[in-house]
Amino acid sequence: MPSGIHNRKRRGRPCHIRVRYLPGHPKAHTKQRIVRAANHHTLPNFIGRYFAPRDDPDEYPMYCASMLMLLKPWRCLETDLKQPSQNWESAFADFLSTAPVETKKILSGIQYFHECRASAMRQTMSVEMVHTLEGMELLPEDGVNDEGHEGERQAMLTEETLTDLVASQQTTREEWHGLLAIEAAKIAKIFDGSESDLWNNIVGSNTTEIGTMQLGMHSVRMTTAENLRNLLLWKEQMTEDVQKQNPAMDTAHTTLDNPATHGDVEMMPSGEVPKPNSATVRYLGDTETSEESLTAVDPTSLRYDQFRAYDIITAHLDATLAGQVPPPLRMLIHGEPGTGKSKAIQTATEHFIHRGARFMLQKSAYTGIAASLIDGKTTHTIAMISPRKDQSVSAESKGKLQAHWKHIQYLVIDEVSMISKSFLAKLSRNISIGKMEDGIQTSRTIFEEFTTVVTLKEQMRVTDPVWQDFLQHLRVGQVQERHIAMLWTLVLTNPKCVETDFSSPPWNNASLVTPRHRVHRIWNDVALRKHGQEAQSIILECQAEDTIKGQPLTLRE
Ligand SMILES: Nc1ncnc2c1ncn2[C@@H]1O[C@H](COP(=O)(O)OP(=O)(O)OP(=O)(O)O)[C@@H](O)[C@H]1O
Repeated sequence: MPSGIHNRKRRGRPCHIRVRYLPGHPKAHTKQRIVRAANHHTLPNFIGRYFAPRDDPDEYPMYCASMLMLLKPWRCLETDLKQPSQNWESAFADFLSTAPVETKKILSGIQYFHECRASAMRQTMSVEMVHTLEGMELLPEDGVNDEGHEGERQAMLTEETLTDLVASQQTTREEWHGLLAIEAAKIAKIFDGSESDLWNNIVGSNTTEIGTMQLGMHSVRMTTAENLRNLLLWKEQMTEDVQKQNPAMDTAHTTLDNPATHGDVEMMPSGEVPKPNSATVRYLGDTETSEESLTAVDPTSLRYDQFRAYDIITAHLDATLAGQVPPPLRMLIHGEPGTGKSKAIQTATEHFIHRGARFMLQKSAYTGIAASLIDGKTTHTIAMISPRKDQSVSAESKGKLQAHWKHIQYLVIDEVSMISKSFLAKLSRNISIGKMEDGIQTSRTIFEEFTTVVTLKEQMRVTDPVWQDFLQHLRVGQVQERHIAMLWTLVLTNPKCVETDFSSPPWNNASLVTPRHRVHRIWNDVALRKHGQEAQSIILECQAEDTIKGQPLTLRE
């Protein structure tokens, strides 16, 4: 309650009302608060991101918590904003039911930003669409001369307009990033510039060349019988691999529950048996790329902390398999890069295999590369999360999720730091649907359940002490000036860059890590030609053909 109001008469503007702090406050005897005059306006300046939108169901709990914190008077964050029994949504609904009009106006003002932004985005998108469509050639329907039929003109989609449309979606800026990366690579002598002429130089050693035709910088030659045979084999193997990768999600291939198929022996039609002397199919991934999965080690070779993590997981599995019902294992394995987290996962997987329980384990990571390192699948695939804004799960997807998750009891997510809180909530929601569990948890609840934490400390990959020092500081957000200076010496375009011979090991096998799709595509293209040049191999380029439910896409799709 206000106290200590000053009523002394003074010249000039009347003094603002002053209020003492409550007794017990550390400043109670030395300071006072000034009550602002009725017409005083304070413009709050919020640091950080703007408030969450109120119409996004995934963000709504965050919106309610933020609005309560902003508008409801509180002294103690933990107790004053909501009752322990309430969630943020119901606490906010209670608050709103008695909130004055002024408060509701503030709430509308905050939401106004999101409405303006959504409207601006809609407008930009439709302007871009109009431009793209305007850029398309207008063709008369059925090729009939359209004189006098202006009203019947319509934009016809052709392969060319589609290619133009795709090209128009590439921003020049992204293209520049890619080209500059190649230029930087040429300065560093990673590429010598001859890669673009590669196809002009190759002379097939074991092919019967029928004809060669120059087309720009690439030479095109007629295919040989062997090329064709290889191509068909690759196609076959890729189809097989795709099916092998996705059997569980494809209910047509899920036979676990069909007793009729148990123990069936299927005879292969003799024509389908691969000929022993046919051309071999070898993926680069077998030996030459970083996407090869990590191998397990003998558990006795695990480092002390790795073994602790391994022991916790395997003991839990053993208890489950013994028919006990141990509490769910919510576990985090922390550790700076290179401390062997993935290796521990792979070694624990071996135990699942050894116990005949591999089908109970799902391994996953946010990106395909990270997932392939542990023989897992992407988090989007295992939870059937599409990039669409519409987050509803169709009945068909529910069925597939339930078929997929039916026997899985353990989920391992590698590189979990890539997963945002909102994505984790979506993951949790869809997996709950798959496991047919009620009560969808929100992100915070999920985080709070992870009470078993093992931190790996021994560095297994990085031996360079300077880099190790940098990684340790980076991980806890304490990068120093000396680290920045060190990083600058690694920038290829910096004249003071430490000279590196990229033509000899280990640097001739170094991978480029880039967050930009365009850089990675252009780089891969040039690197592939360099590889072909060195290996004296022909590069066959096959365009992927997308399908929807097994059917080829129509032009409009
Ligand atoms: N116990 C071990 N014995 C032998 N090699 C190991 C062992 N543990 C890890 N390694 C090796 O150390 C390297 C780093 O291991 P790993 O990829 O598992 O680390 P990580 O902590 O998952 O790294 P990141 O966070 O970058 O993914 C790998 O080459 C792995 O084979």
